[in-house]
Amino acid sequence: MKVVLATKNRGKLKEFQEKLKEFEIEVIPIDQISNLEPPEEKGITFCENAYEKAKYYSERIDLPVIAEDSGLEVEALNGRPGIFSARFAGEGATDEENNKRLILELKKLGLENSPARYVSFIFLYIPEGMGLWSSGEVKGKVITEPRGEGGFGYDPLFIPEGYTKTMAELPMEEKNKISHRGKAIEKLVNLIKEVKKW
Ligand SMILES: O=c1nc[nH]c2c1ncn2[C@H]1C[C@H](O)[C@@H](COP(=O)(O)OP(=O)(O)OP(=O)(O)O)O1
Ligand SMILES: [Mg+2]
Repeated sequence: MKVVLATKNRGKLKEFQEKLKEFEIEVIPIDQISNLEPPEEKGITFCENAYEKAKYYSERIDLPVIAEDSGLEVEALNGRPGIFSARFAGEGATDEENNKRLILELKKLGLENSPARYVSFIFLYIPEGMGLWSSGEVKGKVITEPRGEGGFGYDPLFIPEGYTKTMAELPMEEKNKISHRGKAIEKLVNLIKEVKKW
């Protein structure tokens, strides 16, 4: 089975490819199929953004499309950056700029860490069919001293519960076992299997 993934994020793409390989699903990146500009993420929830991204591409290329919207919710920041994680330091911000902003916001509050969680919502949009969605989360804490070279985004600042290493210090295989995205992907695969039984 092959499925198109609508993302411009290389880190996400690699994690989807690696995880879905376990289930013999091949992931084709959207930019191999179309050079459409990504839609604006205007939703107020992860779920809405994932749905809108998947629908946007699926309707235009007439194939089933998976999209994901994810982010980091930090307790000390009342759940921010949340759906704004990718643009925390402004539109088009790099991971490094977003990480700096997070460190600054925590330091402004006099904190060196805070409980936090990563959230992932995935939507599989099927033209003229039913859609499927799943979600996952991983709890942990964020710190103000980045560590590690792996992963992407806020991973150098995120320590999963029960670990001493940051997400960026874990091999991708291990991150995929415990991460918000890994869990959401597993749930989606189970839903696909259910539908295929009909
Ligand atoms: O496992 C993760 N490890 C580190 N950081 C993460 C992770 N998962 C989400 N994040 C952060 C990165 C980005 O700042 C935002 C996602 O934003 P989100 O809009 O879903 O993705 P994106 O704009 O990078 O790519 P796209 O929309 O094309 O899929 O949350
Ligand atoms: Mg995005």
